[in-house]
This record gives sequence, structure tokens and C-alpha cells, in this order.
Amino acid sequence: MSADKLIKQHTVPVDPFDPEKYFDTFYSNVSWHKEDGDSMKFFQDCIHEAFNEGNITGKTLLDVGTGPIPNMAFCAAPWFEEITLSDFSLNNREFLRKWKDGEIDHMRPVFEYIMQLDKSGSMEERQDLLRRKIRNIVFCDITQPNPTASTVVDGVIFDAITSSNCLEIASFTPEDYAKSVRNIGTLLKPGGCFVLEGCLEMSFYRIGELLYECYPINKNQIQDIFQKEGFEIISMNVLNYTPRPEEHYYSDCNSVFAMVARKV
Ligand SMILES: C[S@@+](CC[C@H](N)C(=O)[O-])C[C@H]1O[C@@H](n2cnc3c(N)ncnc32)[C@H](O)[C@@H]1O
Repeated sequence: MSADKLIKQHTVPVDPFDPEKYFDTFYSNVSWHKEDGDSMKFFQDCIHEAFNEGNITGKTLLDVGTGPIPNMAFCAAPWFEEITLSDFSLNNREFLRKWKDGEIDHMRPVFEYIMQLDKSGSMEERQDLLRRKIRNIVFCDITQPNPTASTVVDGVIFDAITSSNCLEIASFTPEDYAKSVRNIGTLLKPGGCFVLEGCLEMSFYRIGELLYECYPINKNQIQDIFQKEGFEIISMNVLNYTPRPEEHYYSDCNSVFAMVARKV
């Protein structure tokens, strides 16, 4: 890692997030690591499995910190009637709007991989289904007690929530992480599932010239936090892998997780 300054996205005055660069860095290919596992495939495999069992279903789904790619919502789309995407970054929300309106077709490699797992239907059909089911693309700050305050989803409680690679990015400390779980939890109905994916013990990731600071949370901390915040952990899978040397430039992640937790 270079000596570049680390930034925390929600604490800087101008939205620094570059959706195209993020996409090109992390999502242009679904195969990152060679021998002992692949984090990008692991994320898609786990989210696909979580929804394909058919137990996580309902009317409304919220995806938190969607970024420029609604891959979790893509897997969940058949199981919900209405989907809300959310992100702190205006750049990402605009990118998602363009994708919803058919102006952007970037998501292909990841969506195609998910459809291979599905073994039925086409990527185009699923993409159209998701586009139709998206009701809102809204501002969200998970560090705030009402994360979607003053938007159209204000006051709505969702049947299920998904989020990937967001909580560790918005936290300086484990207490921050716990607060974000609590804040997001207020948007979930009792008995509803929170499907969460992320990186373990990662202190930074890079988009272009910018280094984003992350709290290097570990598996036990996540489990403790969720249990203390009133969730029952249904499943938690972890993948440890050896990044290729050139990947160290982009992040110090070598362990990722996927978890399903139910709000008690
Ligand atoms: C690493 S990206 C993850 C994007 C996508 N979910 C994925 O897995 O590729 C982190 C996302 O979290 C969003 N984010 C950062 N701080 C946030 C906050 N305080 N509240 C909500 N979203 C935040 C960023 O704008 C960005 O889209």
C-alpha cells in the first residue's frame, strides 16, 4: 500500500466515488483469484444460494450501499415485488438510474455469472424484471439513526435487507459497525432477514488514486454485534484466499464472508 491519504467517504465534502472506475476495478471480471478460491464468485455464489432456497421472500426488499451494481437485488428480484436501492453517493445513485433506464449495460459479466448459477432464464429477462421491480433509488447514510431519512422510503419497514461491502467501509470502530447494524435494523421488520456480505480484516480499498479507509472487522466481532443488536445468525460462510501480488495495490483483503441473520 502506498502512503496516499486514506479517506472516509461519508466524512468528505464532495462525493469522491467514481462508479466507472470502481466497476472496472472490481467487476469487469468475475474471476480474480486463481488457486484457493475467488472472492467475486464467492459473493455471487452465496447470495444466489441464500435466495434460491426460496426462504427469503416478501413484498419489499431494501439493498443498502448498492454502489454502482445491484447484484444482490439481481439475485433477489424473483422473490420480491418491490425493490429499493440505496447509497450515500449521488454518483452511484445516478449511475444506477442510468442503468435502470437502459442507458448503461455494464453489469453483464457478473449478471451472466449469476444466470449460469440459476440455470434457467436469460440475463436480459432477469435484468428487465429487476428494472421493473425497482421502486426507488434513494439516499442512505447507515451511520445515521434513520438511514434513509427525508426520502420517499421514510417510515417504511422492509421485509428483507441486503448489503455488500458497505458496513466495514462506513466504520472507524467496532462501535460504529454496531451502530450501523442498529440503524439498518430499524428498517427491517421483525422476523425479516438481513443478507450481508463483506470483507474481513480489510483496512483499505482503492479506486483510482483514492484509498478508502475501512474498519478491519473480524468474524467474531460481526457475530457478537449482530447477536447483541437483536439478530439470530442463520448462516455465516467465510472464504480465505491468497490474493495475487498485484491485487495488494487495490486492497489488503484476503478473507470475505456471507451471512444471513434474522431480526428477532
Ligand atoms: C465498496 S462499495 C460496495 C458497493 C456494492 N454494494 C458492492 O458490493 O460492490 C461501498 C458502497 O458503500 C457506500 N457507502 C459508503 N459510506 C456509506 C454510508 N455511510 N451509508 C451508505 N452507503 C455508504 C458507497 O457509496 C459505496 O457505494
